[in-house]
Amino acid sequence: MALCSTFCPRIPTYLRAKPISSFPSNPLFSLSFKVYSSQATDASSQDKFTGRVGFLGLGIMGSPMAQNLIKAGCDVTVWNRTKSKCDPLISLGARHGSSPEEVAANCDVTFAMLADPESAIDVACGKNGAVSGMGPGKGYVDVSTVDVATAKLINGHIKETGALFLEAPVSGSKKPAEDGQLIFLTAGDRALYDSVASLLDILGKSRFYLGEVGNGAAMKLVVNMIMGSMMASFSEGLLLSKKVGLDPNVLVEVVSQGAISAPMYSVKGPSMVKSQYPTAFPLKHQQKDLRLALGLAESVSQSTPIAAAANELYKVAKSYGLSDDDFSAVIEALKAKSHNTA
Ligand SMILES: NC(=O)C1=CN([C@@H]2O[C@H](COP(=O)(O)OP(=O)(O)OC[C@H]3O[C@@H](n4cnc5c(N)ncnc54)[C@H](OP(=O)(O)O)[C@@H]3O)[C@@H](O)[C@H]2O)C=CC1
Ligand SMILES: O=CCCC(=O)O
Repeated sequence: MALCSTFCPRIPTYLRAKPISSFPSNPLFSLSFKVYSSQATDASSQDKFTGRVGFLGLGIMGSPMAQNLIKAGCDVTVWNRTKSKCDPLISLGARHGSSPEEVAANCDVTFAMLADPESAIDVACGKNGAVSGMGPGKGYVDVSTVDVATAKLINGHIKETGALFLEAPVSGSKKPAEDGQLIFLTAGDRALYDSVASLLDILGKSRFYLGEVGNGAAMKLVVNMIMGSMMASFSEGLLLSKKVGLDPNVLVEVVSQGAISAPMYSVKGPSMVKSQYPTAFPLKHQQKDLRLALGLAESVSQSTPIAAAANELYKVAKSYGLSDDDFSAVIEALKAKSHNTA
């Protein structure tokens, strides 16, 4: 069994709670597991996770995340629908599983980073899905961005096997994934959260434990709803500034120095001015998140007219064939004239 050699002591000692119990009988968790009595979001990652780690879904996010686990010395087994995406990770030392079921059966904890609710459900609960390989003493950590109902459905299937479940969608994009700087929005089995804390700290810079399953998905959707609206509004500003004779590059600079400054504007603004959209966060996923956020809002009768308008823009951008471009390509939906005449 490999040992994860990276320990990130990011939690000050005074914030660490005293353990009150340990994981039932599974030796793989016996070294690394603590349950905390408080609702504090931080658990110690001092105890390294020493079990085998599965990783399902090697897209823009999953590949660098799996890579960071391998580089940290973890014993990682990967699976991806398109097998060729496994090859670079196998070269780095990963094992390959022929199905999600096989990965889950051979690993102690399995992470999943899938595109959307449909693929997350299929990979977990479908034929040869991860659920078939789960059982007592194992854990499933779904880091995909899905809706509350999907998180609860997968949780239910995993729990029926006797395994533990944690939803852990992430804030942060391709570069933070590469740099191990993601923000985890977790909810579900606290025991699993605590046992994988050292893994989350390899992959991310912070983690929030939000309680019952569904809260992670809800938090993630609210964050991405805000982000999608911000990007749509920024796009309008860039185009308006240009039309009234201003230099949009100067607008980016002005925005970066004021109260509405955001890394997103500074990072993506200059490329947007040049009509370039190198993909970090695919536009199709941003539109999916807005759609799911609108569903969340509807479920509690919360009015979200700005997000609804933004969602329409992303739908237009998708209809222009921009699904796989970065979500900043939403600006193209506001350049309707050139597209209508194409
Ligand atoms: N990119 C980003 O900045 C961020 C993305 N996210 C979220 O993370 C998740 C993954 O995003 P990202 O890596 O960018 O997406 P990608 O589109 O790059 O990767 C999607 C992954 O899902 C797999 N997949 C899609 N459909 C199916 C299916 N039906 N069955 C099995 N596997 C499937 C793909 O497999 P294959 O390779 O075979 O197509 C691929 O591994 C999404 O939920 C996204 O919203 C969260 C934070 C940031
Ligand atoms: O879901 C994608 C989030 C992208 C980001 O947080 O930068």
